[in-house]
Amino acid sequence: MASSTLICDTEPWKELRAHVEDINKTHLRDLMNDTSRCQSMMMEFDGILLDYSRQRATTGTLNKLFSLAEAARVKEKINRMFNGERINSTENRSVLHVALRAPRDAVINSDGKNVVPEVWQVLDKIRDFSERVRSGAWVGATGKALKDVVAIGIGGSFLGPLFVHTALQTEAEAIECARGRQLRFLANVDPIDIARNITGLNPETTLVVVVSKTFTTAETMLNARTLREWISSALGPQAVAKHMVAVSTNLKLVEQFGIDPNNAFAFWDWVGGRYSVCSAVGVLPLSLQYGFPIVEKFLKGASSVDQHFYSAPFEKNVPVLLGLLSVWNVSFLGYSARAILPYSQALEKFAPHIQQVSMESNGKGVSIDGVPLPYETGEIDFGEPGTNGQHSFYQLIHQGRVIPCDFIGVVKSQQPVYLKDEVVSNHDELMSNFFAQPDALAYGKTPEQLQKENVAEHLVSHKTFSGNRPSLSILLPSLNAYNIGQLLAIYEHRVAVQGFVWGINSFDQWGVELGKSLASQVRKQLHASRKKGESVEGFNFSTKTLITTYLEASADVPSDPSTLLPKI
Ligand SMILES: O=P(O)(O)OC[C@H]1O[C@H](O)[C@H](O)[C@@H](O)[C@@H]1O
Repeated sequence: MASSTLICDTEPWKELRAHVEDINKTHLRDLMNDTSRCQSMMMEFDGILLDYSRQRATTGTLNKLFSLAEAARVKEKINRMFNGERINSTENRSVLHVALRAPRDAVINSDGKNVVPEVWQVLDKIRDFSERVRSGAWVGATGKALKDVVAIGIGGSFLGPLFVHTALQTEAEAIECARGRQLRFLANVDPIDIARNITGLNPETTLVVVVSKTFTTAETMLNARTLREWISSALGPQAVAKHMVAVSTNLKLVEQFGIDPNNAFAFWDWVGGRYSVCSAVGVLPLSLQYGFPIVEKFLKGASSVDQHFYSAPFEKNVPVLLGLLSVWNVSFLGYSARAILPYSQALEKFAPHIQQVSMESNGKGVSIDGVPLPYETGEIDFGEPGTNGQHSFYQLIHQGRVIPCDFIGVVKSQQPVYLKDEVVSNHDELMSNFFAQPDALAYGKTPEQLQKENVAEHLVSHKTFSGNRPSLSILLPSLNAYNIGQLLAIYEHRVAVQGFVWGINSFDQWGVELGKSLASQVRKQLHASRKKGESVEGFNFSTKTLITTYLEASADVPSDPSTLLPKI
């Protein structure tokens, strides 16, 4: 396929389009009766069981999807990624988050240079620094050990680390390692987020980690200046050196901010923000909280999936299968959303993280060559842990729109609870729902079944479930640092596969720029109006009215205020 040919013009795409008609004649109720089909749609990798038999697909569909992958040159694109080629062409960058978790002796080149030693240099520095902080060898300005950490960052410099932290928080080994320590995340520029995050913290015992790939993100930098003020107003400006460290690719700006370059932890432009949790972005705050050895296990779990993704044949390749099935659901069956439903409260921040990984990567309107696409890419990802979601939005999933669901379950709970007189353990109760929901979606309930149950005639249509609603199930053996790494890498690579098929650049994010530049115009206006009383100009009627109303109603804000920090 010539690079400017769109995938929708290839034979495999057209064949899949035509194949939709065959699939529309099937119902999951019947497809699920075919045991050999179901058997072929289950696989195991490194302790993880993947069951995609409840997808609206046959083995024939899968074969057509493999042909589509071939037409899209997915294998070649995976190789180019692992070989450090500049596949993020609009930013002229390699995409090498896999190097962040590669074993020490691996060789992964970017521009002819093996990047793995550099990666391990930073990891070793993190191991050393986090051990010094955790042991109390590194102390704050007043000689006290730093037991609490506030990580400031947003987007990719926040969501991944928050997901991993939340997942580890209730894990037995991690709990032991984190005793007496706190890790908090300050992301939003909303001063309420500052108030929430400094409440109960003492600057004397707090370490602030400023996390920003660019070190220019407006929200992060204002929050960083605010916490710098919080520290220096309590302990004096010289305390900043002991209480603030940074993670960035822009070490020059880190130094200009006033953070000692020795306390800066680098990463590289070949790590995309939303793919950066395995760099110092995640590894530093998580190592401060849990110790490096636990975080190393997380990296190993991700690395295991990386090797599998790179080398397993597509028929037995978890991220590839998941990616192709998502393309099938979005581009052929027309399902524009995807629900991520972990049956584990520890994974409550997984869906928010994957929202960025997926939607920022694949929500594009043009091909990698800049050609407007006649088909839509990306999907609307959302999710909540089960069973909470069941009591919230599942109604729509069961009887309203069709939304392919990812059910993620865990065999061994991090926190088992048994009550002597209960029918099952608390985790079995949770998992009963995990096993039941996919069948409820697939099979539904027919009017005939309802009539047999003597349901009143006027309620039959209300109580009917059409079924035939696709889902897939991922069963993890447990939820330790290693498994969390595996899960992360599966989803990262799945998103890449989708982008490779759609022929887009999944690694840039130009769509976030316009809002930023318009906000800067508004910021200038707010400054000019508050400080010099200038009237609101240069906006459309609606925006002008909104800003003017806001300014008039908050005219009591002093035009030259002295520093005010949250009092909570
Ligand atoms: O890490 P930073 O440079 O501060 O960037 C934080 C975030 O900024 C933007 O919103 C980008 O779209 C995100 O991809 C990025 O993760």
